[in-house]
Amino acid sequence: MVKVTVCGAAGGIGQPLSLLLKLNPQVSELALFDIVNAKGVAADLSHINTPAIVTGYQPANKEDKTAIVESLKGTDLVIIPAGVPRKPGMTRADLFNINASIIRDLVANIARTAPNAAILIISNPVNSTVPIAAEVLKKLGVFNPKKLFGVTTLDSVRAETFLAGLINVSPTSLQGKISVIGGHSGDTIVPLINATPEIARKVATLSTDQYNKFINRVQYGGDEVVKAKNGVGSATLSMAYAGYRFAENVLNSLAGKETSGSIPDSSYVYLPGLPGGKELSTKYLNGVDFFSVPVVLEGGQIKSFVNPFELLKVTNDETKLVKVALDGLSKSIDQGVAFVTASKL
Ligand SMILES: NC(=O)c1ccc[n+]([C@@H]2O[C@H](COP(=O)([O-])OP(=O)(O)OC[C@H]3O[C@@H](n4cnc5c(N)ncnc54)[C@H](O)[C@@H]3O)[C@@H](O)[C@H]2O)c1
Ligand SMILES: O=C(O)C[C@H](O)C(=O)O
Repeated sequence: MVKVTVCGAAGGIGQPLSLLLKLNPQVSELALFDIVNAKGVAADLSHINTPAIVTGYQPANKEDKTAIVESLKGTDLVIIPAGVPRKPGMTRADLFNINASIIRDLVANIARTAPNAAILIISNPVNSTVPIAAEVLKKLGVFNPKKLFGVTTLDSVRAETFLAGLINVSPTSLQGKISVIGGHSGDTIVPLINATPEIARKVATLSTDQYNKFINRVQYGGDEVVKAKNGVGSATLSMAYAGYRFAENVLNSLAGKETSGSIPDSSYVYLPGLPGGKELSTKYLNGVDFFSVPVVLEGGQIKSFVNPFELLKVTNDETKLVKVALDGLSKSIDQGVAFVTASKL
């Protein structure tokens, strides 16, 4: 019996993500929360002949807290794609002003109603929204770093797809063989593609120009979609797939299945709260505390992480990318933390 709550369920990501969750036989209850149209999406999905009971919750007005509380009661997993997406010309950081308070308030409700739930944050800027969530949970005394996940899976999905085209392998075959670490925005995104000898051999045949273009395309893949959608939004379908892929990892771990793949999917997490995480941050990351690393899950939470610098054969080029990423990350993390420090919960 697993209850999953999606906050922002009626949005561009929320709807297809909820559809994928409805198809998962492990989900017994799917609660859809949004400030608009949650009941409509729930009614629609509820006709699908899979076991999950789908319910929709939307507030009657701005003061109404019943809907969010009811959607969260007894939930095991909360996935948050609530908030505004980018338009052409914007960076993810430009979304901070609106999305920071949405995440703060949703996470405060989770802390009060479902403090033991695993939380997956999709809303941008992920580099700041996850620190915001962590600070809210800390302030309310229920922070479990093993259960707070920034969803960066779309970066891995893109890296697998784009690299496959260059080295002529099936994109699916690259899952678990390459990795993406760092953050989720431009040059904070760091693809690692030399961990397995078989792929490293093929990567060695790429020219410097091909390698640089590949890195740039993974780092700025989001912009490609924002530009193509031309004002209508950002990645929704590929994100729903990616978000589901990570949610499925959590659901599988809740069902007692071991994390699969030689390199597990990464997530943007609070390292000092994980065994060995403070050492990773101090030794390799200049003290940056939030970073996306491959995570091994057990029972719906992080059991351990893969230390990229000791286990994934990080090259000199990749080390340079990490250095650049740390700069951007520390600013975004500080901004998120300061926002919650100044907030009344
Ligand atoms: N992590 C990633 O890789 C990734 C990828 C793509 C998009 N995103 C981000 O995900 C977010 C959502 O994108 P989208 O395309 O689905 O946007 P969207 O506008 O289509 O949907 C957002 C939904 O959130 C709802 N919402 C707004 N405020 C809310 C609140 N307080 N509580 C509950 N619901 C609320 C809206 O009503 C809407 O239905 C954006 O911030 C976007 O930048 C992240
Ligand atoms: O680019 C965006 O704003 C959305 C998302 O973060 C993405 O990577 O596609």
